Amino acid sequence: MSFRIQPAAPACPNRCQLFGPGSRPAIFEKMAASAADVINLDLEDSVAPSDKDSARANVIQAIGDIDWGNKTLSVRINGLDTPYWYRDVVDVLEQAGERLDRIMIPKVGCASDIYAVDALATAVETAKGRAKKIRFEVIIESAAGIAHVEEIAAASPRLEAMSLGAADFAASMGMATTGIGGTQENYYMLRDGQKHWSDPWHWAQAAIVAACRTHGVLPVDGPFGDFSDDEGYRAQALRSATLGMVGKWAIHPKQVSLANEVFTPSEAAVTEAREILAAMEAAKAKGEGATVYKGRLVDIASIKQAEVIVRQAEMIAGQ
Ligand SMILES: CC(=O)SCCNC(=O)CCNC(=O)[C@H](O)C(C)(C)COP(=O)(O)OP(=O)(O)OC[C@H]1O[C@@H](n2cnc3c(N)ncnc32)[C@H](O)[C@@H]1OP(=O)(O)O
Ligand SMILES: O=CC(=O)O
Ligand SMILES: [Mg+2]
Repeated sequence: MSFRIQPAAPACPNRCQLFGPGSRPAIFEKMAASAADVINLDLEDSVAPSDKDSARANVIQAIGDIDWGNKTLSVRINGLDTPYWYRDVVDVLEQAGERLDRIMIPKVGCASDIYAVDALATAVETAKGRAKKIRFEVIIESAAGIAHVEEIAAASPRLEAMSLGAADFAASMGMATTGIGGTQENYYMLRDGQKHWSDPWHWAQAAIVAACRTHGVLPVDGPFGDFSDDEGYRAQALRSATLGMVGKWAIHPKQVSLANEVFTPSEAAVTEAREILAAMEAAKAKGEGATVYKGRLVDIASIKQAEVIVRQAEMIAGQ
């Protein structure tokens, strides 16, 4: 282990982030009633340019009017390359109540992008005497974003979560696809005439997880566009969870239960993790650092692996 201890990510459930356009207030109550841990009210790409002002007003109103329960409530502002973002930050922080937890910054390309929003948010909070400091989440969805992912993860103590945005990421990278996430038909290896599909999102996800874990930020998988394909969503989410991500977006309410299922450790996984911890306690009592559990090696590293699962299960149970 480095001399520098790896910081813990925030201990808040983040299994599913349900999105909805700020221009569609009729669904806000349904979002609040969903089983998603995080609600993202969108001012960005699901809102037409002609609706930006009214969507912002809807969102400001809804933050105070709707009972969001114990969910994390987030507003996705417009990108820093647009004329909308500063008004998103200023109006939301000046006019919306303190129920809001996060601002999501899309299309971040470097740490200075976060610095700019941090400076503006800090000025508004101070001017308005807001007691609760707004937290940030970001989307890595450009070539620049992935190239600078580590400095972005380190950019602000406000930063709580980082998502991979597969749609804009694919566009920025020039990837030959219009699919949002999931298996890509042409990304395969051939062996003995058989196709074996590979995962084009894997490297970006792994880079995000490493940056996030280095700096105590929650790594999250972004959208899966084909909301008719439950098995495709589940497969993508399972790969993300295996890599260390803590949750995934839902762009339709039917994806919420799929995310919750995948990112909640199963009873069997928790039981096994607890048994490994017990086996290691027994080993330690005998002065051993390694032992055998169900015919396989477990050692001191296994304690840390098992603790990840137990901690996640306990955090979700205690929410
Ligand atoms: C690439 C990115 O940036 S992704 C993030 C930005 N994108 C978004 O935010 C899009 C979010 N999703 C949506 O806008 C919508 O779900 C759509 C457009 C995909 C589909 O909307 P619809 O055609 O209304 O879907 P559908 O008819 O299947 O809806 C079923 C029910 O769920 C409701 N619903 C639809 N979307 C949502 C949502 N995001 N949250 C909560 N409820 C919703 C509908 O109102 C409907 O309710 P009802 O049964 O009471 O009538
Ligand atoms: O914003 C999300 C994306 O996939 O793009
Ligand atoms: Mg995007």
